[in-house]
Amino acid sequence: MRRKLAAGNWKMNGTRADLAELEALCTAHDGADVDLLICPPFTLITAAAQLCDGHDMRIGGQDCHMAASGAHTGDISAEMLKDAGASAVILGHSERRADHAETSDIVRAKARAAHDAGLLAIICVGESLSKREAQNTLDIIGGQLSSSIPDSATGENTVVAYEPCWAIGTGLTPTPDQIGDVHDFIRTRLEKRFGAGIGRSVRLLYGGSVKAGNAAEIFAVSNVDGALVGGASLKADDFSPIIKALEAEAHAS
Ligand SMILES: O=C(CO)COP(=O)(O)O
Repeated sequence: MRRKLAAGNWKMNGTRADLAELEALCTAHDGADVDLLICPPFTLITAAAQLCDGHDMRIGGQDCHMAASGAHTGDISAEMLKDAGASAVILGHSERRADHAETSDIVRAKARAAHDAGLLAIICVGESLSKREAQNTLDIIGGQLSSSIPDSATGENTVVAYEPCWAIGTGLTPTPDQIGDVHDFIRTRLEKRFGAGIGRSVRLLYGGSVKAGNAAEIFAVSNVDGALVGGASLKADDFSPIIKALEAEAHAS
């Protein structure tokens, strides 16, 4: 049975004052029924990890370098994330693929570095609107899965997040059937490549305009093991109902 995961991606948002939101989440949720993760910007990781000490709330980064150390100005390694108190890292987010020209090969190398450092790698895949309209969604996702996930993946060290680019921050979401089709496809691909044991144990998150109003419907879809939430993870009052919807789904299933 895969444990469900509610993950928040704060993106380039948040200063120390916003840690009050994290504190409120820690108070409201004990993590008994679902895993909880917030990925704040690098600058807040140490303080966030200290704040969450003693709570079932994990802290993650939003990117890491593929090398353990070296002359890479402005970059952060997986080891550094771990040292700062992170236990997970988001990799290959479509904003990084677009803004920093990250290819799936680069994402795979970063995921390997994350595994080597003992971090949970949350590997993102997703199609653009034009690819969906051209009915190329599964081709795109299939290619991204093969190239972005390293051979070192297991259910313990890897999560795959399906985030259609056109649903991110737009208020648009795929239908439950569309989400189910992609999640079932990802599950099948993972089982083929890694075998049933690992293939069935990797958790699959949906991401893209998840909010309180649509969370329950999305969480009921087959092979959706939780969500990677952007905008609605910034405020405890917005994220808490999403976590509650996931807790309810965990009880029901
Ligand atoms: O990109 C996302 C999470 O990584 C989704 O962002 P939104 O929830 O703001 O659409």
